Amino acid sequence: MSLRVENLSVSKSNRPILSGVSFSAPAGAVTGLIGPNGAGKSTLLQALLGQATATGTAHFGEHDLRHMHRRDRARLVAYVEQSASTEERLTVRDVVALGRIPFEPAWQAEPSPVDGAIIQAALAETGMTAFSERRFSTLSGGEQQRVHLARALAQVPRLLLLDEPTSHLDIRAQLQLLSLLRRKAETGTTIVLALHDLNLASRYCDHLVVLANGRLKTEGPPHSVLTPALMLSVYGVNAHLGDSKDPLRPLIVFDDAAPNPD
Ligand SMILES: Nc1ncnc2c1ncn2[C@@H]1O[C@H](COP(=O)(O)OP(=O)(O)OP(=O)(O)O)[C@@H](O)[C@H]1O
Repeated sequence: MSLRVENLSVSKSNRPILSGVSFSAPAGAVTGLIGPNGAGKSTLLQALLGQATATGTAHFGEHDLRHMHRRDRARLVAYVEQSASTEERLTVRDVVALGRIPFEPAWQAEPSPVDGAIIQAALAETGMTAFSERRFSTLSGGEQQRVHLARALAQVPRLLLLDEPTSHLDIRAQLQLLSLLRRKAETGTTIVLALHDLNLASRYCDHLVVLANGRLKTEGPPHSVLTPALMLSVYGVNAHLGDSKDPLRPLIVFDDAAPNPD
């Protein structure tokens, strides 16, 4: 199923943060949400889940995401926050098991064998099996980020939203995570992630949505979006295209920051 956002606006503290944002995220594809700090990427992801006071619509297939019952939405959509807090004493396996709660009957104390297998698979896919019995609070930032992804995968979502999921990861872990997301998309999961690294966005995303100052600047495939002109107008950076093996996935070479306008 595809995600269709129409005319989404959010204000916080009487200040417009998002203004009339409309875009689509194609089904079974990886959509990258890019834009400078403060552009509104996190706010947009939160608004899709009804967490911010917003106007406008967000439909995933026929589902009205912003007005669904929480439990129904959690059976369809998983969200990996930028910095999620978790109960200090939980083990890694316990945290991942939280992803199964929307599917459990109220009387179930322990995960069922099916849930157990899903939790095990999510730990394995994120390379966290060896950490299963560790307390979550003793993990490094990058390890914690992988556990949060495992928890989201344990929800077996049709739509997976991630807010800068690679921010604490070393380069190998970043490439592994983005490859994993590509594989998930190929099996039908629709993925939307906020990302700062534009060359990783070029390499791993099928579709890009560019936000600037709370507005949609443009959307489209990497080769039509990631141009030197966009780098200058959105990021204020001079750039040129490097030698990319795939013309549909450009390589951006950054030259320098353009001077601030007076
Ligand atoms: N409660 C609030 N009151 C006023 N402004 C807010 C509030 N919360 C967020 N903002 C502002 O909203 C804007 C968008 O924030 P948001 O976190 O969505 O941006 P972002 O694109 O995710 O940024 P980053 O890349 O730095 O994570 C920022 O300018 C931020 O300062």
